[in-house]
Amino acid sequence: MTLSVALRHRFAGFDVDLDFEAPKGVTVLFGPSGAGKSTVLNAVAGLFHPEHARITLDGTVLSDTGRRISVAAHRRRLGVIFQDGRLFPHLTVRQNLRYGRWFLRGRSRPGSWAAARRESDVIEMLGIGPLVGRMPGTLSGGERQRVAIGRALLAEPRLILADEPLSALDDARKAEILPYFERLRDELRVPMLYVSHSAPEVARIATTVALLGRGRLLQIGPAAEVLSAPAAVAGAGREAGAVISARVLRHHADGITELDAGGVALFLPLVNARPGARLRLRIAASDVILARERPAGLSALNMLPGVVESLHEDGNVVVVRLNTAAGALLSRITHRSCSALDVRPGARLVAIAKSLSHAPEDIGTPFCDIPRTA
Ligand SMILES: Nc1ncnc2c1ncn2[C@@H]1O[C@H](COP(=O)(O)OP(=O)(O)OP(=O)(O)O)[C@@H](O)[C@H]1O
Repeated sequence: MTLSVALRHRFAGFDVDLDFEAPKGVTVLFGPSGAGKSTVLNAVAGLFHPEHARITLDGTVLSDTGRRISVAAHRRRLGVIFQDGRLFPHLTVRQNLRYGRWFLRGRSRPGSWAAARRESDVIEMLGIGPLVGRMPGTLSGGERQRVAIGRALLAEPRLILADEPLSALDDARKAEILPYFERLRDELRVPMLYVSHSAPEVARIATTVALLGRGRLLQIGPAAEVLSAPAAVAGAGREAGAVISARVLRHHADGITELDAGGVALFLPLVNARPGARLRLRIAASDVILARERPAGLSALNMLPGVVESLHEDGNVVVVRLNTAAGALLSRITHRSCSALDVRPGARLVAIAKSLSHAPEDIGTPFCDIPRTA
């Protein structure tokens, strides 16, 4: 799947002018409020018609203002998931699930064997069997969002568009729904364009990050590259953090898992993954402190020596970008610490990570019972 987007539009006081290509996997449109993320997503969905647009999916034209082509939204074969679920309130969950399929031609029309099979698979995957007879008004926010994912999937989309699908949910519901998006990415391999302004969410879900600011594309690339870039740091504010890749080495008897990240040993409370599995680690900038030398007698287990690459002012604090063997890390420190440590580009320092969060990186990584070594 390659989605190619080029659009230009002038609103009163704001204009969008950008083009990018989204490769397969999940491409997250990331950036602060008002950057233009929803505008791009709505243009791809066919719900917004920019003055100039050329949007193609695998070479098929969806919009081309130069040739006066604009495929109707319901004929684009896209599954759209909005922040608030947007289920039809007068239809049951099952009728909502089937709604997207009415636009499909051929064997997958409701009633066919293939459609029934597909429907039961999707219902099972999302755990919404007990909900099918209910009306949307009686569902919780998390349940509504799972039904919205199911409806999008059953439309057999060529691409799923998700516009901040978790932002209306509390943290517990977010944690419940995010793994379903990871399953779409890893097991079903449905390509997605996903809008978010939450850095931790992007760190978990994104294959590619397109960083937007004031209607422009600032940067596009793999999550690890873009999330620690200066423009992302500025956009993410307090949530800024880096993503690095690590491999599970072994599980120790005291409940600690040892990882290898570019030759650096990292230690986490027991991770439910087999030795050899690759993990994606997010290290929030506010959880990293800096030292001139590797300190002794410290409870933190994870220390990564590196060289300062750059410094970025962020209000009252400074975000330091450090190159380590494991990848780029960010640290959020005060101006006072910055001068006390004499932090400047080229300085050799040790980053101490107070906490790390992790998610599987490999497609289909088995999370299972794990042998521990003494
Ligand atoms: N129909 C419209 N008329 C006028 N201005 C608009 C319209 N739609 C969007 N805009 C403006 O375009 C800018 C980008 O809006 P958009 O919703 O795409 O941003 P966003 O990055 O998705 O923001 P958020 O994270 O807050 O949803 C905003 O300044 C918005 O006011």
